[in-house]
Amino acid sequence: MEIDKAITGCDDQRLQTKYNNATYVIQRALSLYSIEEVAFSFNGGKDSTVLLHLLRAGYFLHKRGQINANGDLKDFPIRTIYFESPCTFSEINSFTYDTAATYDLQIDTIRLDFKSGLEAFLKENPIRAIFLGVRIGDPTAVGQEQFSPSSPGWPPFMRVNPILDWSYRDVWAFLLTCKVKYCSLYDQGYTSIGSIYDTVPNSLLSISNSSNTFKPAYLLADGRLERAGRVKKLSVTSGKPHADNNGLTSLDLHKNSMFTASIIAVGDEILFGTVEDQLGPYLCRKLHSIGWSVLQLSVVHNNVDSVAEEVERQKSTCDMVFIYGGVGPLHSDVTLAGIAKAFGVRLAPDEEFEEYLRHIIGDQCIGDRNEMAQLPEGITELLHHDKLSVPLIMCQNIIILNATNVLELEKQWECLIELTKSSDLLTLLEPYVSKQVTTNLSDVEIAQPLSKLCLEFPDLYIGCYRKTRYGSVIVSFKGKDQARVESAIKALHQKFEPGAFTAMN
Ligand SMILES: Cc1cc2nc3c(=O)[nH]c(=O)nc-3n(C[C@H](O)[C@H](O)[C@H](O)COP(=O)(O)O)c2cc1C
Ligand SMILES: Nc1ncnc2c1ncn2[C@@H]1O[C@H](COP(=O)(O)OP(=O)(O)OP(=O)(O)O)[C@@H](O)[C@H]1O
Ligand SMILES: [Mg+2]
Repeated sequence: MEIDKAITGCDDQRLQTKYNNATYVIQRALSLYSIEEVAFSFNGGKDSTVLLHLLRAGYFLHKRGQINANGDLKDFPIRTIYFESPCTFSEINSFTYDTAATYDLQIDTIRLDFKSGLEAFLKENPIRAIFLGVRIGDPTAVGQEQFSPSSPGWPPFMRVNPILDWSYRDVWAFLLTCKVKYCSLYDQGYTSIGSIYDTVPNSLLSISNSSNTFKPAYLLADGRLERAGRVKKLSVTSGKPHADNNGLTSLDLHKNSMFTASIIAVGDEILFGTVEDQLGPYLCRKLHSIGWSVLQLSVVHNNVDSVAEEVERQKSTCDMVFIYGGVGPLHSDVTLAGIAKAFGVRLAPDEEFEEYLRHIIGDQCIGDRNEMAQLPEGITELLHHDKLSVPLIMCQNIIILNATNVLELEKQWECLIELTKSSDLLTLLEPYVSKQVTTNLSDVEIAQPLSKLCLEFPDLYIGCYRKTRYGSVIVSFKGKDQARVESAIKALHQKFEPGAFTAMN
């Protein structure tokens, strides 16, 4: 069988391991379900093309011994379903049908949406499991395993994902090693293909001196950017609005916007009082300096559930959550596990991160797997910066900082800000204007006029604090508009005898 020969004969050990695992999953599925009970969801995309050939190989291995002497597998008895839509690229459509003809696929074309189409198809056919070319990193892969029952509300069947753990690089290594045909759009710079309305060639592959010539998809160096050719829907859900086409910068667009962050420190020692948290206050100052509001700074125990509960609460109320402490290989380093739990995903080895760690810790890790390289699956992005020996980890809107002191944090913060300039990671807002005045009047004397002042200036933050119980009171004013801050201070002066308040800064 040519696929099996190509892979077993190549010298790419990683690809061989991926191939062995995927064909193993396929063979297990073929042992669990009869051939009439399985279907292959094929759409002519690169991932489903990989899966087609893996299914051919897996079926061959499953049936080995019963095959004719030369080992050629003419038959591909797995029922194939294709959801055809008027929004499909014509190249994808013709590749799908040409491939079906080449490999004798029994193809059923469904012209309904996925859910209704599957409901109708499963009524007519005794299907119990469907093979899909879903990979970790696909938006729909979150929470899925190699065998995942269909979701509630969907007809019941098992989703079988043999290439769930394959990277972009693995997909291309397989297609090129096996020398199989793939859709021509991938040679024109398309790296992931959706509908004609939401897919363009990946600009990272554009050839610099030509506006519409692109390099082939297999040359994309960073597979995490394979969906960069998908047209983005404007959304601000993760605190990352996109710059618009008129060249407006984030700052122009978000001068008056409000972005909120929360900070979570993970550390039993802080809660025991053994160490004092200095990173939280530092982050508050830094976030404030870029015009963000910090809604909460909390400290939790080094315990998976404590981290998970806090992350779950904060991730939906804030634009960005910063978390530090509990990152590393020790028993108490549970931050990543807590984040994974909050998102309902598992921790899985991340090869790219492992490579960075290997540079730093060399072969010191015990066993064949570096536990520190296990990251929340499907939701993780690595934030690279030349000045950082290990990239920062971002899981959706959670940024994990591994700094252990203010100096290290300072460096990581600077890198985040530099990254922001090229990628809209954190939106830089108009900074806050802050003024403080002090008085020797008593709390009782100033309480009522100050309450009134707050009502008159609802757009400002007006707060009071004192450094000693009986000394002077400090009143602080914060806002984004200098003139408003000045007016509020003037209004305060007018409510009291001249000289009752003195400016501090
Ligand atoms: C065979 C098949 C089975 C699917 N099963 C599920 C499912 O169980 N749960 C679910 O939420 N989506 C399911 N989907 C839908 C996909 O997860 C996802 O919504 C779809 O691929 C996204 O396509 P879009 O980007 O064109 O919207 C299924 C899709 C196919 C083709
Ligand atoms: N229209 C469709 N018909 C049948 N199966 C589909 C369809 N769309 C998606 N699928 C299934 O979902 C899987 C994941 O789709 P996805 O678009 O991520 O991958 P792909 O199309 O194979 O490759 P690419 O990422 O390059 O578009 C496919 O491999 C296929 O199994
Ligand atoms: Mg696709």
